[in-house]
Amino acid sequence: MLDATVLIIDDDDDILLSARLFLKQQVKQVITCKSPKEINVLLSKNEIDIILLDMNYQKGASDGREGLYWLEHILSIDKDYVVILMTAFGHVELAVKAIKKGATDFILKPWENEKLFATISSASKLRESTKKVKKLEKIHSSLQKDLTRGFENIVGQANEIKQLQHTLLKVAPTDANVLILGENGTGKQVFAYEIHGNSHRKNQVFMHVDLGALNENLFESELFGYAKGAFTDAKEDKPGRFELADGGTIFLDEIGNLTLPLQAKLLSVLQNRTVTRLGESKERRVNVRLITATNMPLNEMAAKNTFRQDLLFRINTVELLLPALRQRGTDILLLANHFMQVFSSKYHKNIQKLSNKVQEALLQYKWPGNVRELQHVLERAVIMSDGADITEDDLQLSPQRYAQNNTLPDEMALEDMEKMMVQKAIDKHKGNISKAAAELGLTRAALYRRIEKFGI
Ligand SMILES: Nc1ncnc2c1ncn2[C@@H]1O[C@H](COP(=O)(O)OP(=O)(O)OP(=O)(O)O)[C@@H](O)[C@H]1O
Repeated sequence: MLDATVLIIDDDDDILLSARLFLKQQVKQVITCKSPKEINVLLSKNEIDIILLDMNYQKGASDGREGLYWLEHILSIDKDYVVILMTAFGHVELAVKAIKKGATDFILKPWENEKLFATISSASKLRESTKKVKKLEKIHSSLQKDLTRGFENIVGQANEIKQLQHTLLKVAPTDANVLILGENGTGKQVFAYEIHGNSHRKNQVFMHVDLGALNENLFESELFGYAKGAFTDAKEDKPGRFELADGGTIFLDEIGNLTLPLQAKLLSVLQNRTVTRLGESKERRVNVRLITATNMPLNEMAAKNTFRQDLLFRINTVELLLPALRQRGTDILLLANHFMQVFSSKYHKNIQKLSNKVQEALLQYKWPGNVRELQHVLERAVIMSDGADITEDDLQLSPQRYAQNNTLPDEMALEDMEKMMVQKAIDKHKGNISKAAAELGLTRAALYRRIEKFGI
């Protein structure tokens, strides 16, 4: 039995009766009615899946005009209704016209029950998949909203930021490849999203891929996908991130971290605009807008041959260099006020302002972690604050923190310096203990001992 509700509209009682008797055994529910004028009420009261609609109602009419009128009416209520027209033999031209107007199928009267069932059954499958697609579209759009909710608008009035925003608005609609350079936490992802949001792809996917997190093994399967059986764990076919981003924007973050062999693989995809899933030979076309970002000096790396010059040419049609926060003057205060408001409302506090001393401290600090660090500092300060102001104590900017930009105060203790060096090396290598240890000239075990000792 089909899980569908069928509405039959025909002015002939005999037809209604025989259709009802037959379909009652085949589908979940059958509703019949003699006049199409009842359509509005019936559609609003019942969840109808399939409508069987006669073409003629007035006595003697045979041109099917009424049927076409009601067909259009039903589809104007919801274009996804599945309408099957019933027409007499010899009126096939009329049926073709109806299909052009959006009917799903037609059936000739008098029908054979088998033929009617086959028509209803394929209509029901169509209806189910339309419903599924609608549901998925809803999920997709709400996920999309959730994803975008996390993104901030670009806050900033400094000349460099205004200039960057100006360039961004020019570049965004063009589909040009954009490379965003800047220290950690300067807002590269925010800018990438803003480009997407101002492009004609804004209602499509924005796919963020952290290349730094993909090792050699994962790179191809994540980015290009794989076919079932391509490797032991490949239990089913899986599209890669490029395919999933088709029609939208792909944002490849930390591109400077790619090894030379992986750079070659990426370059070939960008050149051909096709991907081949692991374990397959079929080339699949992908239409994506490419944005890349890194905190590494790609131009210098290209000069030293650690980054492919040809790949750099591909990705840097337009280059945006985001200034460090310490170079943005009073934007520091603008951003601090912005985060103060965001977190005051998040933590249900009524914090009005940053005291003068706090403003001074914020302007003096060097912000090695840039906007991300400022955001964290303000979040913690809002949580710690007891009154209507944020005080210097709430900020918890320790002397070592002031010193992080290589300006060491004379009175700094040896132990503090050691802690700072360890922290810097770990930050620089994004928590990669082996690399941090190598830079400090320590063994991994010795570095772990220090991490424990300093509570890092
Ligand atoms: N101009 C800005 N206005 C408002 N918020 C910002 C701005 N720039 C950055 N942020 C916020 O700061 C945080 C860090 O930004 P983002 O993740 O874009 O930096 P990033 O340069 O991509 O960092 P990383 O190099 O570590 O990946 C985010 O929470 C972001 O919302």
